[in-house]
Amino acid sequence: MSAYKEGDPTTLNRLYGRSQGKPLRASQQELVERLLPQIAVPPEGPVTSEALFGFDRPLHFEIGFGGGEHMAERADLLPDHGFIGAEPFVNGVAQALTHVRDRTLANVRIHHGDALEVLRRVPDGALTMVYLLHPDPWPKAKHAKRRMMNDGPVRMIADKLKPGGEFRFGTDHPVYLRHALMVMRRFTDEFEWQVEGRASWENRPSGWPETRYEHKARTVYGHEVWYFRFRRK
Ligand SMILES: C[S@@+](CC[C@H](N)C(=O)[O-])C[C@H]1O[C@@H](n2cnc3c(N)ncnc32)[C@H](O)[C@@H]1O
Repeated sequence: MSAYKEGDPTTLNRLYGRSQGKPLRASQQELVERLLPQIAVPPEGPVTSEALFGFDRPLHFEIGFGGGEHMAERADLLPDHGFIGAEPFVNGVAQALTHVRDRTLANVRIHHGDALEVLRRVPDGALTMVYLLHPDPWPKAKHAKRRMMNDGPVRMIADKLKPGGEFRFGTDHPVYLRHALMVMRRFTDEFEWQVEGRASWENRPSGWPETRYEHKARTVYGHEVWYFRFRRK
């Protein structure tokens, strides 16, 4: 199903945010020109494990991987699983490519662009895990519809996850936190929050590598970070 519904303010229908920062260094530019085409998600067709990796394996999808350190760490931990990451910010893509090269990861595919473009091409029930870590907060109420955590994208995530699959969400932003929990309360038929008291959202679960954004939130800004795991029913 499509994440976007005409006239529905709770869905995303275009990409927001920046796609380029500082000019890439020559070595990064080379990775974007040479390595990215080799591991890019094909521009068309169903996004399946067979199409991407040649055989059936559990599929993970990271929305907005930033510098790609979480995706790379997870892919390294689970070499028999396939990882798809989407990120429109080319500097982040270049950093992720550096991790893929340095760790010789054969199980990562990258989409340089909007995650929802690729997610909608994944067959329903095909994903084992979806990660949404520190999405852009868009804290002003008038920008709430730009948040990734909204009914349209969450509906799509629910459709793409297999029963027993997991949706991981992390944020350090109190406005986004409240908004996200409100959205997730509309999806109690689809998701079961994996929670056993405060420790569940206050402590980073094992197997959840720290992202660069998260590290900065804690160490530079002194923010609390909240972690959520939702199991697909
Ligand atoms: C605050 S950063 C967090 C990055 C990373 N997840 C981390 O925790 O370090 C949010 C990221 O989401 C990306 N983003 C925004 N809209 C997106 C979209 N539609 N699809 C994929 N990524 C998106 C941004 O480019 C940015 O890199």
